[in-house]
Amino acid sequence: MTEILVEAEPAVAASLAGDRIPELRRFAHNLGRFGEERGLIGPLEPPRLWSRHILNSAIMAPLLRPGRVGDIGTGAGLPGLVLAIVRPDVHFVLIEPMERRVAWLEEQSAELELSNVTILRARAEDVRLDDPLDQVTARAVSALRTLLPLTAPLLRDGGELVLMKGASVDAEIASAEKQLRKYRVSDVRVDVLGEGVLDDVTRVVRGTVRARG
Ligand SMILES: C[S@@+](CC[C@H](N)C(=O)[O-])C[C@H]1O[C@@H](n2cnc3c(N)ncnc32)[C@H](O)[C@@H]1O
Repeated sequence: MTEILVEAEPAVAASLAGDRIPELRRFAHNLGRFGEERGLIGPLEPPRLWSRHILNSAIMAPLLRPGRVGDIGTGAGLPGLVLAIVRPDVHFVLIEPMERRVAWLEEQSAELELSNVTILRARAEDVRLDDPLDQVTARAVSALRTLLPLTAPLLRDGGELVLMKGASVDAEIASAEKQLRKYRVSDVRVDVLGEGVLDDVTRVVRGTVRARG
């Protein structure tokens, strides 16, 4: 089995996860050990799981406010389960349609004794919440213009999108102009996190969603 470099970047990990590092390491270990055979991650991922996936997800933690945060298409747990580990003060609703990924998320949240996680097996567009969310995250689910119909309707009036994106984020925002208007997303901006600290920066599109009048 490939070694998982959970000791890499210890100062960064400490600043992001504080006293939750043991739980974060345990999750990284489990994902590295079982992720490939369970079809959760590709064969190249275990050696770079910690620096490229876990810390790149954890770095979003300071953007979250105490309240209810949804993560769409959580898959193996990125970023939703990682954020649930490092932000026990926030309640997370993880929305994922694939049965084996949901089973993994349920097992991991039980093993890590996370009491701040609700897991919904569903496609985001089919979810109807009695209590809308304060913020919604997503990573590697789809381009912004198709991601907006999956995420914005789950937010309360004044709720915030916090969407992880790649280097083509500006082009994605430009081609989502119509959907940004349709879903009344204002104050759209990109935060670049982890510069000079992580191997790869994390780009996050943020925007506030107003209810339709
Ligand atoms: C490429 S994976 C990314 C998983 C994880 N977010 C990550 O960064 O590793 C995309 C995930 O989105 C989920 N997904 C696809 N369409 C979805 C939808 N309509 N609603 C919710 N999740 C969806 C898939 O099942 C899959 O787990």
